[in-house]
Amino acid sequence: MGTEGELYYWDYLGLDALLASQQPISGGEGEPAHDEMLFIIVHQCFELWFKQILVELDDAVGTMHADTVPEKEMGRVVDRLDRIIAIQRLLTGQLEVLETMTPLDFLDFREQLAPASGFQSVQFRLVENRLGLDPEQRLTIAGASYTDVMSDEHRRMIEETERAPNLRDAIDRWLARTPFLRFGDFDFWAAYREAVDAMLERERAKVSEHPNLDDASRDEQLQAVEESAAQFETLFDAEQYERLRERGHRQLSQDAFCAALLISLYRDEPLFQLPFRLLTAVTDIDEGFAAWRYRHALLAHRMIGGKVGTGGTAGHTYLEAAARKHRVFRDLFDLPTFFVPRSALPELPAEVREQLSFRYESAPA
Ligand code: HEM
Ligand SMILES: N[C@@H](CC(=O)c1ccccc1NC=O)C(=O)O
Repeated sequence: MGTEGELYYWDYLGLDALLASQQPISGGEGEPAHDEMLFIIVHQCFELWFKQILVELDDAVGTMHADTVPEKEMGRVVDRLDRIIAIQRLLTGQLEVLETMTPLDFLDFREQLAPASGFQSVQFRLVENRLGLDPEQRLTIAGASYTDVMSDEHRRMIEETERAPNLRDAIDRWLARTPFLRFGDFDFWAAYREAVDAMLERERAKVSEHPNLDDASRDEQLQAVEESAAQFETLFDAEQYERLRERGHRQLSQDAFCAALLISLYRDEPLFQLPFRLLTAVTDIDEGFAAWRYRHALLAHRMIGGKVGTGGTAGHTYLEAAARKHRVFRDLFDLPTFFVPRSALPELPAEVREQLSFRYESAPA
């Protein structure tokens, strides 16, 4: 304690507890393995940042999950998400510090860690669930649930967040409410479809006329164009879209997906600018976690080679599969499949453009 009654740095930050919380287990009565302190501290930093990510996510979900989201609050939601993105960069960069430990030095204490593993990180699971990772999309290890390795209390906590509001659902509902999905008299989707058909026709012609393609490559590329065309059909056809969704190829509802497409295509319109930033932020977050997962899989590979993990998974091959599969906003990455160049976009009807502009712009001087 510094001067009586005044706030003291050490106490304010709870450093008694924080700095007494690094307890190496290696070495028995003797010296612990030198690198175990680094191993503990790096993990603790991760957990602290996971805590901060949860604070930001809870706030963002709280706002976005409401039945109406006042435009005024959207900027703050984007700020929260941008903060998460900054933290994610830090987390991925932080793995470098741990990589100054060599695999042989890790083995000085690794065997004593089992069966503990990052697989048991409760906060990491809370982040995944708060973001909206679909429980049905999760990889299972020998048929077991990812919560089987947790204490009863932690399992309950995690399973609760599977049912609680999450960012993906909240954004789905918010997108599906976009007022401009239907344009009154103007059949936007028919006009858009014409632009798409024209674009596909250009792509077919480009492949057919390409001077440097052999027959096999040409067939392959034409096939790819036809696959794009088939994907467009799913966009316009509710039943086909639903089937894609059931097979796990889409997560957003059809209305939400179309709204995201509209916002992305017409993002220059003033009223779409903030929604577009929100979509960009959640895309960044999904990419940030995927990048962390791949980076962590590489770290695990170089540290333990082909060994199985202390948490009971296959090790780096499990982590790579999780990086591929455990995605929350994959739909947003698929959106550009459906983009046409600005020059080919249907013009919005004047009254819609008017509604999408800021009031002071259209007010007389
Ligand atoms: C020497 C460094 C590390 C190695 C060798 C390593 C290895 C592994 C392995 C093999 C797994 C799969 C589960 C298992 O069977 O154990 C795993 C999971 C995990 N690790 Fe690490 N890890 C390391 C560092 C870290 C750090 C610094 C964090 C930060 C918190 C972390 C967080 C996680 C998480 C969250 C999982 C679960 C991933 C998922 O299920 O998608 N790991 N780790
Ligand atoms: N799962 C790692 C061990 C490990 O890295 C770890 C062990 C205990 C607590 C956290 C860990 N970090 C990430 O999994 C391994 O199999 O080597």
